[in-house]
Amino acid sequence: MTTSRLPPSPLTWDVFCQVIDNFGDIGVCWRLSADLAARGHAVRLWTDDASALAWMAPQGAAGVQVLPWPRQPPPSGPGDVVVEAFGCEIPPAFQAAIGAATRAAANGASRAPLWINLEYLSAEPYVERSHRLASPIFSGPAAGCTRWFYYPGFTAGTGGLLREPALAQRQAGFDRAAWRARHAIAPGDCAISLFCYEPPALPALLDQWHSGPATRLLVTPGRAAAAVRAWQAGHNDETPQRPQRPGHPLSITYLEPCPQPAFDEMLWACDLNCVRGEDSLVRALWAGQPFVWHIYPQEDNAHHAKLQAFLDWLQAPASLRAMHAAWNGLEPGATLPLVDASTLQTWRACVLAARQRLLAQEDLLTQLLGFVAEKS
Ligand SMILES: Cc1cn([C@H]2C[C@H](O)[C@@H](COP(=O)(O)OP(=O)(O)O[C@H]3O[C@@H](C)[C@H](O)[C@@H](O)[C@H]3O)O2)c(=O)[nH]c1=O
Repeated sequence: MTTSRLPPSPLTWDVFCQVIDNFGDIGVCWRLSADLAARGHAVRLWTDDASALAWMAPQGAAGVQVLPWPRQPPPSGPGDVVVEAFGCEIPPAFQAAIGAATRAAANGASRAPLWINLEYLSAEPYVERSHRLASPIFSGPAAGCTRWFYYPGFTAGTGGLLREPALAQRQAGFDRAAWRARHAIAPGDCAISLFCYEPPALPALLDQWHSGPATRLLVTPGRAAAAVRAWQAGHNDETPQRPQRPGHPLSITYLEPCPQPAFDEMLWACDLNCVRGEDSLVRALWAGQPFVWHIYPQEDNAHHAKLQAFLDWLQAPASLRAMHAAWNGLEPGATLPLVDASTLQTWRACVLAARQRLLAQEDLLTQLLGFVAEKS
């Protein structure tokens, strides 16, 4: 593990988050902001859509101010560090204020804001090449400033993954048996969490579980719930409620949206986690339980290479690769492997080994603080 020189604390951070769709943009920005605040920094989280925080983070966090997308910078000017998440374009007046603060700092009286572009997570090779690159700005309101590209990732040459320092302690203190009892998961049942878009292989997998050993499916609200309901409705020879009958191999529970800490606990408690997007993938890795990733689909199928790169990094066994190919519809008609106890055991060993490799690296925020110290 490398050690980084930390900048003086506390710093003021402006984190910008535009919500494109789904919950990953605000989910990642919230985790970053809350972790910064927990480490003593002051955070202004500027977002065009804070609605999901009502259920994702109803508790808020001391030190994080959630603010609407700004037309103007605050009277005090930009913070010490400005983070543009996922290439969102910060408002021109704010950019101009960064430009003015940077010029003022040139005479040595103050410190120029450090401008970070926090990118999407990928295991592809371009990440190591692009991480920490400077992007000088030649025109517009922030001409003369520099943006720095910061790439999360899975290897030592990247910015790492978000992992708050308290996570290990929270996990160590987690009572898995009590959680499962509270959720009426019978001993010996296989508990599966489902957070996905519309995986092409979902109906086939539900059919498999429908006639397999006792399985408890915990379905998150929104697209996952709609996809499972569509499958239930398609079982015309049975009443839609039949899978929920006591004693039936497959029992389905539809969940309410829950705060991030409770979402994490669900991943720790289940025997298989179906996750999606970016943030829940990272949390599934920290959970150390078998998981299947529904990658965010891109129009030009750019997600295919992204998924393969991730599976390569994961050192996924053949059955887990086959599962991902079918789940994500990479190959039409791909056969779904049998997801039984022995398959899950193989997947668990793979995930635990990957988790161990990741734990040997510094987390994203520790690395980012080191970067800020280096550039300040
Ligand atoms: C279902 C549920 C989710 N969550 C949180 C966990 C995560 O922080 C967040 C979900 O984010 P993700 O896992 O990233 O999946 P997502 O599909 O919602 O988000 C995606 O959005 C796209 C726009 C991005 O391009 C993708 O990369 C990805 O981030 O919601 C809860 O806190 N409680 C819940 O009940």
